[in-house]
Amino acid sequence: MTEIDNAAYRIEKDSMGERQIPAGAYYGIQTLRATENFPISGIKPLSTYVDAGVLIKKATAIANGELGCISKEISQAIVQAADEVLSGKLRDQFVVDVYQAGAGTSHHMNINEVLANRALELLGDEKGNYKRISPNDHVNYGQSTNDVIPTAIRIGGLLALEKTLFPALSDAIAALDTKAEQFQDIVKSGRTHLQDAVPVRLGENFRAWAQILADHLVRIETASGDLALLGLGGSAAGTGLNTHPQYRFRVAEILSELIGIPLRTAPHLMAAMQSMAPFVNVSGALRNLAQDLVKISSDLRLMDSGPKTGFKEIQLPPVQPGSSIMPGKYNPVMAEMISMVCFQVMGYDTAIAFAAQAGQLELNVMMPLIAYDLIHSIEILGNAISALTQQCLVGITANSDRCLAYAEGSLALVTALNTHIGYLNAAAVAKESLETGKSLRQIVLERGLMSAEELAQVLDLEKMSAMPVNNSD
Ligand SMILES: N[C@@H](CC(=O)O)C(=O)O
Repeated sequence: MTEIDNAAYRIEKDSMGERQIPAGAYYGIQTLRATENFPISGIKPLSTYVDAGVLIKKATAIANGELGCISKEISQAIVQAADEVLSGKLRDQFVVDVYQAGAGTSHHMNINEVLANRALELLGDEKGNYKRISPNDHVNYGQSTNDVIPTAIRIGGLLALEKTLFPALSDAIAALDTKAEQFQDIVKSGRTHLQDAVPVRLGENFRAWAQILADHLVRIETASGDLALLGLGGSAAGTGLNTHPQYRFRVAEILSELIGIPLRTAPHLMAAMQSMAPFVNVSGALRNLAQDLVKISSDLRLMDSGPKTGFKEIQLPPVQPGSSIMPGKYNPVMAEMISMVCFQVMGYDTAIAFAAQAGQLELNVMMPLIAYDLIHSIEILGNAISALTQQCLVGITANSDRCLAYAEGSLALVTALNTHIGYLNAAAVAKESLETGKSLRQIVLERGLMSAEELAQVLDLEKMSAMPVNNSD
């Protein structure tokens, strides 16, 4: 933590005048003005987004140093300052609310100021004495909010995906696959329209969920490919004014090395800066995942419902007492939690869609909202899926007797008789069974529709619930 002595100030000056800055602060006058202008949510920039911006500044300092645009000494000092922030230092200096100046200029200047002041200190100069290293002239050399921020959203998105969502999804898929194996032989009633349907295997329910998540993983990975094309180097309007001709290529190479993900400069910088389509694409893929996760969490809650008055075909692990008043009650809290996270992700996706279409001419100024909503979506989804896997999926047990009893009692078993006695006869059998409580078997025999042997062969729950042989090929 940085110690700020509020009793001591330094004076900083910008194009609007002079202000007192707390002497210990690494941010400067533009950040101070932004904190005063935007007391909106109290939510500070996500740490992954700060990392992304600082990684960009490190890469641009290296590239500009190599290309002779800033001195080697200044380049190295900025890189060292960036490394300190990336290692976790000075994190309390990123203080501008997420709802802030359009395009993200305030957060961007916050980064420029913190790095400039720390780099000055490393060279033995005073914070705020920007003669040798200026936030605008050196840390921001050849850059603009307008190319840095869309790049920071790309890098932040990629980092968050790699760190949280991709591993979380892979673990959830593995956990569901394990349960699918474990429950493969358990026959249960299918339900469509929430009414009795033909029998299925509990294991196949879990296999289907694993496949659904695996398909979403591919969709999100594919969408994230769009994030690897950078508009960095376009500076203010996509023309690259004030940049070295080699800079945009070199900076993309350096950033790739820094994050370990291949990145390229976009074929048209202006297009890459103006269009928010890559973010909409990733957010849309997240929404798509969220929608299926809500369905899966709802299925888990239904199948676990009870214990006395519901299905109770499966038991989710009890992880905490459920009720403040009803003793002995355990609720499916992990599944409830993930649904709420998914609703938030869908809300963010809607907000991102509004923001994405609000660009005008050379810039989309709504980027701060897109940055927060997209990266937060990825992170909360990743964290929620991890928590669900650890606290719920891996510990699910099955109530095979209950499953079988429902399967045996399901009127929809008559479906298997269709090809033998015809749909109308089968419907009459089902109706009589429901009215009289007699078993389907008894009624078929009483009506002389099939022989006992034939019936035993057809009403074989194992066979009826088996998946087609080549299903998982
Ligand atoms: N967003 C600013 C540019 C910048 O901050 O670099 C503008 O276009 O006015």
